[in-house]
Amino acid sequence: MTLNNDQQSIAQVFKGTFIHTPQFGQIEILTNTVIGLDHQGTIIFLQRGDLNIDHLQLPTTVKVIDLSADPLKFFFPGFIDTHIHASQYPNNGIFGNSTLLDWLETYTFPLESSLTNPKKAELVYSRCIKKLLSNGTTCASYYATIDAGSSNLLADLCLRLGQRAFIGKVCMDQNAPDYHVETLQQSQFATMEVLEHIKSLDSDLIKPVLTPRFAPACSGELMTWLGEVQKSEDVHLQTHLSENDKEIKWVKELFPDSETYTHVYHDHGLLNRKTILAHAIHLSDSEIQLIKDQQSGISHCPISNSSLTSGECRVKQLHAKGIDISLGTDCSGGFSPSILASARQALLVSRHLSMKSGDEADKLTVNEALYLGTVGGAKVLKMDDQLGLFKEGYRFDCQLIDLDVDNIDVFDWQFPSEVPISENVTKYDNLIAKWLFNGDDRNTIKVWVNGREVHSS
Ligand SMILES: O=c1[nH]c(=O)c2nc[nH]c2[nH]1
Ligand SMILES: [Zn+2]
Repeated sequence: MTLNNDQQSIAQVFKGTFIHTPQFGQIEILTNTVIGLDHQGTIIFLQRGDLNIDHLQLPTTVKVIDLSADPLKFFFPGFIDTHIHASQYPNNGIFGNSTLLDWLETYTFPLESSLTNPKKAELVYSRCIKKLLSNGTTCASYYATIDAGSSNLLADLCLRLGQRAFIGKVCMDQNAPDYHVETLQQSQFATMEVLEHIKSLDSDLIKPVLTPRFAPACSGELMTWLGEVQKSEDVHLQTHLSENDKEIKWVKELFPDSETYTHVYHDHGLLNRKTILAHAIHLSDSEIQLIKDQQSGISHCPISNSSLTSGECRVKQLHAKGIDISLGTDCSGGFSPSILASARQALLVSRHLSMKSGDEADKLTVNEALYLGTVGGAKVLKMDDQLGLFKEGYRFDCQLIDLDVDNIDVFDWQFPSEVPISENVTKYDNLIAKWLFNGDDRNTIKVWVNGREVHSS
């Protein structure tokens, strides 16, 4: 192989096994593969087969990582967390027996409001971002707080630490405690301040996401205004939807003119292809159809949904309807910052759903759960032409997984080979399953975003 003109701008080369999920349910294992990146971290070539890198005659300035001799290491796309509250990170694991509405009052609002203190916000956000990176999350859609200063700080820290991020200043102008609420004008002013700040960063890593917290905490005027801003600025928008029975009843009382909870958002101009809806558990058929028609995406947050006893999202049914669906950790409704742990919990929640419904089709497979955490996230963020796969033209957002770590025992007969064990179960499939069910951040030994190394252990 000789290098063409494009390939001469090559900055880094990676060789080894690359694993990704091009389709829902399908995993592709690219052994003995070489990937080259340009200086911006874009994949400019991907070559399969037993390629001797020496034949490429690369300039000595090119950084080469060759792991092809190591059977228990593989590259996997960085995880995408489509729903996380950075401001709630210190409360991971602290939720007692609460459910959504009392959890917000007891645990969540006091912590979020305390982050107007910039020192505390910097401590919390930097720990949160580093923890996500060390768990292989290269892109996250964050909720910060209602405070513009704290939201801008989160954007600055993501940029500094190298994480791809959507930054949401939380908007809430009603039904919130006096110490943690905005007027409509304050919410509008602070939202514009954050949009301007993120524009001024001029980085393709950091994007804004408008963030009406959820319908009960937002006036109709605020939601309508946010819908107009979303259209004029062409930015993403995120919110919570249909998480808990009491919440749904409350929304009916507050917005009697709307047909359903989902219609409340639609009636205020908030549903479109750049909208990310967290939870979406208790949806009627007409709500599912509306989300599909508007091409909005869903963030499934299985750890949060189990912890706060909210319910079981019907992931397979939503996917079968053609709705884009992804995974969110929802810290701290969810106690874990790991998308790997969320994928595992998604699998278990789907089994509980199947036990109730008697329908085997409700069960998620390992490959499907990993798709949700990578390509699914890219689709929900409408970045699936850049993220989630190893492909020419895609960003190199990647994690290096090592299964030769104490937390997972791999026996010698389980070492990879491409010989099929049965028709469709290979040794790699079993290793991936072992990783999903037993793995954690100890197995994530390096992480890159846009080709920049952002974590190493
Ligand atoms: O999981 C959740 N976390 C929150 O912070 C929140 N606010 C409203 N609804 C919510 N759900
Ligand atoms: Zn949430």
